[in-house]
Amino acid sequence: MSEAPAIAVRGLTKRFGQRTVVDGVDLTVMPGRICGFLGPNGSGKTTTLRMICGLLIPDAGEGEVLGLDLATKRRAIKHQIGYMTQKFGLFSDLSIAENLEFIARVYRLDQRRERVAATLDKLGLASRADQLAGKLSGGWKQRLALAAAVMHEPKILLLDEPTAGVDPQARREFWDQIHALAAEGMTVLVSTHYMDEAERCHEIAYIAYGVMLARGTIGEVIAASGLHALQGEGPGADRLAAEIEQRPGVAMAAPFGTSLHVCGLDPAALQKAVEPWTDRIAFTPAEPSLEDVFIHLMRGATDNSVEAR
Ligand SMILES: Nc1ncnc2c1ncn2[C@@H]1O[C@H](COP(=O)(O)OP(=O)(O)OP(=O)(O)O)[C@@H](O)[C@H]1O
Repeated sequence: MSEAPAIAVRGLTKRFGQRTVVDGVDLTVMPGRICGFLGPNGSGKTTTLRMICGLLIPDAGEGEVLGLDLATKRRAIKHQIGYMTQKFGLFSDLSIAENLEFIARVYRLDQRRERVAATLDKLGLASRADQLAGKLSGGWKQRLALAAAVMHEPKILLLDEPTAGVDPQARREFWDQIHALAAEGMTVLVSTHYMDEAERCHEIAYIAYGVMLARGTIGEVIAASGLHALQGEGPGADRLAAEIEQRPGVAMAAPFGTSLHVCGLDPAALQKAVEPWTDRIAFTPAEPSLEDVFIHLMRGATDNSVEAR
């Protein structure tokens, strides 16, 4: 028998007033996979995460989380999920260890002392156990928040922009920990705006203004976009973006350092669009980036942030 998905939701919909902020979202994540959840600000990522973990009741849609019915088993689902919110929600005037002890009590965990010690060790926090949470740098705060989210050994971890404002080294360490947790079987759904983080996910889902526009591995999402790209090198190539973007057949153009990156759906039209500059700029085929695809999808989506009438 094939393995059941950890998360399988269909047609998930949430309305606030007249606005549909999540509109018929389907999402399946298999156990032990890391799924990146991307999309412009206000597109419904947090709202979707909150529906999946049972904190928010969908207006429509259905699904199973860890095989439990989302409509009737919200309490049981909540207990098996770790949720790290965007805001640091721990006590600044308690130490790292005290914060974890508090969480252990809230979850009524057994063998609290052992669990706190094991969590401190596992997430590399032991050397700072007595430090006040409020005095930690952004990276250490995130590490503590992650420890608090996984101490009850959830099967699914939902992370809402976990590394916003954290430096690259701390982000890398954070992602190494996420991969270690996934390797042990934890399923991770993580919202992010960072392309390098998207690239560290096994698969990605892209939502714009409530509508799921792309899903799959990075290769699948790029291939499904139908985009083609050219890289232009030569004097002043990086200054041509605005002009080239106006040409027919060009979906977008952007400077990448001293070179120019141009994308479009039709390779022949793209080649024709850059022809006026080929005497001084050498254009060669390039791989469209994930960022190209997301910007292209976002431009084609309808912004629903204005209240419907
Ligand atoms: N409780 C609420 N009442 C009314 N509107 C809400 C509520 N919660 C969220 N919204 C609106 O729903 C939309 C989607 O918000 P959500 O936080 O899910 O987006 P997001 O994709 O997580 O955004 P970001 O990337 O900025 O975190 C936004 O326009 C937001 O203002």
